[in-house]
Amino acid sequence: MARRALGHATLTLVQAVETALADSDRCLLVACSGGPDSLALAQAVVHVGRRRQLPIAAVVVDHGLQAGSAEQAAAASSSLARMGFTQVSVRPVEVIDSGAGPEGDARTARYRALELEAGERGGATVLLGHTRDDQAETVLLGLARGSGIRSLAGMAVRNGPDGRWLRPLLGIGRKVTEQACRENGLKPWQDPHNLDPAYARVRVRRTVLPMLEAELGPGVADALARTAMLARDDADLLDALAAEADPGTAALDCLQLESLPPALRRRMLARWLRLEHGLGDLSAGHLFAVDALLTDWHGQSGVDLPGGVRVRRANGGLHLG
Ligand SMILES: Nc1ncnc2c1ncn2[C@@H]1O[C@H](COP(=O)(O)OP(=O)(O)OP(=O)(O)O)[C@@H](O)[C@H]1O
Repeated sequence: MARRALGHATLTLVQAVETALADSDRCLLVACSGGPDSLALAQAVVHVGRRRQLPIAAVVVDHGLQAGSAEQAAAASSSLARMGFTQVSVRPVEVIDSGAGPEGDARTARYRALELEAGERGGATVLLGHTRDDQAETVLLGLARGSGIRSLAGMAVRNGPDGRWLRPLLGIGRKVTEQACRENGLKPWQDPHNLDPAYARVRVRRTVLPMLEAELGPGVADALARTAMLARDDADLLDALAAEADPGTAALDCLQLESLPPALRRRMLARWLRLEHGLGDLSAGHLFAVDALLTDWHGQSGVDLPGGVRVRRANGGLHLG
């Protein structure tokens, strides 16, 4: 199809994909749920693949969590085939309960399946359909968690092995993906989970963000997405400084840590706990308790952390046991 024949919204998506891809010449693998965002993304990828003469493929993950999920995955697969994808895989996955909640467990299973699919396609670039609205929701949820600027940083446009996970639509609103679906006669699937107020993200999407837009004026989602970008840069810099200051020893020197600014000190503590004991998901409360062994030391015996790990202060150092 000639480029000038594209609708305005479709063209916007095509340009976003082109920009995010830069000069990549890998196979383009679209992760498609059948929802409006990833369906519109898939349509844009068809055009980009044609223009760049790159192989394209799509993968639909069937989480098997709802009745009819296999039929829904098959319907998404048919839509993709009609769009021009000759390579479409449906990957059923087993969602294992890790205690992290059904959304998180489904995400873990999905990303593992996408990684496998990308590997089988020679290290394809994986394109995900997260939009600016998803990013704004992520920032608000991170803000409510109160765990610092990393949780405000939202999702990165590019991450994963060799930067092969791509979210080209992070700067684009959901209205545009919906419009692109209409322009191309696509019939997206509406995930019933996206309407279920049991999920915090759904409440943010359907109640909190519209209220903020109504009370503070339009552009809140845009501002939140910009906040994510700025927070990401700041968090990356602070993490790099903490990595540079890391002595790489099994114990940490209390005097040295006490002299550091709190932002750096707490990052060094988090890094040490992660690298020494694999404690990657510490709550802010746990981190503050360990920090208090430095800033509010009055002989407390130590701090107990998940996994039976204990941090003690002894002989001028912090030790893990
Ligand atoms: N079952 C799935 N199979 C393949 N990819 C998926 C699946 N679910 C989500 N994804 C990918 O992750 C992205 C984000 O999914 P999520 O469900 O969080 O957002 P969404 O805004 O509802 O997206 P969509 O409108 O595409 O469903 C999707 O756009 C898609 O790229």
